[in-house]
Amino acid sequence: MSFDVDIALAQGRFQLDAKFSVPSGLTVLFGKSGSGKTTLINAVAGLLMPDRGRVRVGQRVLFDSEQKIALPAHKRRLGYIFQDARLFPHLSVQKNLLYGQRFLPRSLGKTDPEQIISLLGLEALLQRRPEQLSGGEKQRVAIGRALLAAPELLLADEPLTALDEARKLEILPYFERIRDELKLPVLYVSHAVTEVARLASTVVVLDQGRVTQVGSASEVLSDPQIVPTGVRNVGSVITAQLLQHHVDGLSELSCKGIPLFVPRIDRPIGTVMRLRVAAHEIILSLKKPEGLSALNILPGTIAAIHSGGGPGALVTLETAAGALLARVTQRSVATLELEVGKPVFAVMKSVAIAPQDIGRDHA
Ligand SMILES: Nc1ncnc2c1ncn2[C@@H]1O[C@H](COP(=O)(O)OP(=O)(O)OP(=O)(O)O)[C@@H](O)[C@H]1O
Repeated sequence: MSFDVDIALAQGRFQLDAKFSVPSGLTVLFGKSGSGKTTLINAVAGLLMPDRGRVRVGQRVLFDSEQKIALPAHKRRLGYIFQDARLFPHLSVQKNLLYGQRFLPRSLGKTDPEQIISLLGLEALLQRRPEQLSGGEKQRVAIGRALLAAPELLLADEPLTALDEARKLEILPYFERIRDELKLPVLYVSHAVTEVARLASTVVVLDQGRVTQVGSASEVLSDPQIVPTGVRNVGSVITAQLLQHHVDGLSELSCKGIPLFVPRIDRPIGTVMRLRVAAHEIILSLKKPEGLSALNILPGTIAAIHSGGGPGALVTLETAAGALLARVTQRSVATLELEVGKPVFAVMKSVAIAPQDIGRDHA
């Protein structure tokens, strides 16, 4: 089910003029603060009226200024997850979950509560009140409530922002499950590279109210011109299959035949994982290093070198595992005589990939 947006909307001095068309899956709206992400998602939700344009989910037109169609928010069949869970404090988890189903017309098929409760691991929480839940648990209930309203599109506006790092890590796998197990398009607002790397089927980059790029997580996160949070967050996104768990606490992955060792990943053997490798975590070597503590050494060929205004350079390597990015100094580029076509080895410590940057790839 494709999702098409083409809207213009003025808000004070801010002008949103955004157009994109994305396939089904989880689309991350990515951009820095003030780029217009919330304005756009609110226009899709029907909370703000665009000056002109069109919003379509599959064959359903939610808004079309020419045809004079503007469905009210409650008729758009959307689930909305906010930064804060916004649960009803006087209702149990179970009643909060079932709240949205009350308003569904009989003609619409209802989502099975058991399926959503199991998907989000809420079984043990059903009789509790919101005040008896952690922040992460509250947000899981909010996600469940949105899903149980039988939406045709799920909207999530920075749903992890209010949580600490540990709670974010707890919620991310549930969004992976929604992406992979429910055939439901999701529009997810974020300015965090980890969420883009872990979750995005497609990334739509917004800058000053305009769409500047539509692409995969790996395309967007590897381009320093695009990553809104700056060069420190530039990296590559690679996929690899879980091959083995070792007794010393490491998990072994295979990147198209190349072994990669990372701290233990609690997922079954055979799972296809996505990993974000930050460019500044990669060291380049002209010879295959020996006597080094780093466990991951990948041979590759230099495909591009980009130098910015500062002392750094970004080197793109073609490896059997896919494109890898290394951030080195221009001094190293000169000393090692790095140039396009030159074979090199990329060196990476096992612990260089943060646990939050390792997730399941599309099932
Ligand atoms: N009601 C309003 N009236 C005038 N200007 C507004 C209004 N609401 C938002 N804006 C402006 O519109 C621009 C986009 O805001 P928006 O909240 O959509 O950005 P955002 O990308 O979601 O940012 P953040 O990540 O900080 O939430 C900002 O410059 C903001 O100041």
